[in-house]
Amino acid sequence: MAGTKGLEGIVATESSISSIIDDQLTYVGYSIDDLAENSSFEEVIFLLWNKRLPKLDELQNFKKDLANNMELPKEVIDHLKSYDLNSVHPMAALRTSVSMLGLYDEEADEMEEEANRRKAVRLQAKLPAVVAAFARIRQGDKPVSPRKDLSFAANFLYMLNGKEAEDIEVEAINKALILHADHELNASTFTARVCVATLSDIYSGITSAIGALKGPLHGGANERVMKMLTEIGEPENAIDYIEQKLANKEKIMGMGHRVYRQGDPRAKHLRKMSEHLTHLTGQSKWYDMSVKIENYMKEEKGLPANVDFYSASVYHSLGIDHDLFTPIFAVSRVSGWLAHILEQYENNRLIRPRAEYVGPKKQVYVSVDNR
Ligand SMILES: CC(=O)SCCNC(=O)CCNC(=O)[C@H](O)C(C)(C)COP(=O)(O)OP(=O)(O)OC[C@H]1O[C@@H](n2cnc3c(N)ncnc32)[C@H](O)[C@@H]1OP(=O)(O)O
Ligand SMILES: O=C([O-])CC(=O)C(=O)O
Repeated sequence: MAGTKGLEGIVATESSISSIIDDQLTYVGYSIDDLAENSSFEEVIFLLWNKRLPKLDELQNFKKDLANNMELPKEVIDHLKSYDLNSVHPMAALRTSVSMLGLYDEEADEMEEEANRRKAVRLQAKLPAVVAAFARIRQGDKPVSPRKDLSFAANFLYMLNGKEAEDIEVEAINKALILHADHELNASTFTARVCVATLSDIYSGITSAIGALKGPLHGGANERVMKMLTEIGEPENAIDYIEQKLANKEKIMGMGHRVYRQGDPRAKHLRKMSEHLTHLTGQSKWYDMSVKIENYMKEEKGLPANVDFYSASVYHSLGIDHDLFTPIFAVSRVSGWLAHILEQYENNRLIRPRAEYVGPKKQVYVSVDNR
């Protein structure tokens, strides 16, 4: 029984949600490029959960359904207020809040498909509200209730900033949410599927997925990209900094990918957004620095930028706190996790691989007094 470290190349399930073939990403067969340019995040969620695009009335109803379910239980807000706000990372707050939301959902342990779909709407709707409420509470502001007339992306920015966002900001967040929505069997999605394949509930699945996304080798990389750019400071310092990191055998955040070899098809959209938004806000040095790093890593190491690389300068140019970057990833990716959880329940079998035992064998037990 030979092991494959990190399960590289192992096909662990069938799925008809998203695919990566020849470095191209599709959601239910629709190119990510078309969706990023033309769609809304709500339409993409509907697509992932129903495996078809909505008709106009279905989309309108779905949008309403999401907006109607964004309000948080008072207990969750009170709980957020009780944290040590200087030390708690918003991903930890989100993980705990999602678990807590399960306590206030009467259908939490209901396993019928319709109940799971209702919970999916509630979870999708409430994640942005948790992220925004946490961000506001820690800066001493009151959480802002969602508005029923705003799109998902606009509502998130409204709840975060306490005022209506500019169109260009809404467009940027809408596109970023679309680009992060699903990605085949990435680590957090696999985590969610493993969890619910025990027939555990949907809140447990999403809570565990948030834990997996938080790590720096996965979604947590976007916050670290901005930390790196900040340390570099100016574009002319970029190459020396990167060479030093590589000489110390440190990884460059936002670079490389387990599946993509030529490049991540989402990065070009984020690169374009970064160029546009950083120029518009007079912060083009973040874009210039990022391009230098990307080119160097591609030429010298054969490692292309991944989705986390340019999302950092995009969110920074929108004035978003750096530790909210990964929570925003979760606000998007919860749509994919939920799609995969629904698909897993539909045709479930416990996920339980084997480990190749490499430890000592045939040991003789000696009682504690004689060791
Ligand atoms: C949304 C997402 O999750 S996208 C990924 C976000 N994560 C990051 O950006 C973190 C930085 N990147 C990485 O750590 C990796 O590229 C991963 C985790 C994304 C993929 O990793 P794996 O497929 O497991 O590749 P692995 O880590 O084994 O690396 C293979 C080789 O490339 C090198 N390498 C891979 N990524 C990087 C990097 N970002 N910087 C420097 N070297 C790298 C490794 O050091 C290793 O070199 P070696 O063979 O000489 O030891
Ligand atoms: O697929 C992966 O391994 C990581 C990734 O890019 C994602 O989750 O979007």
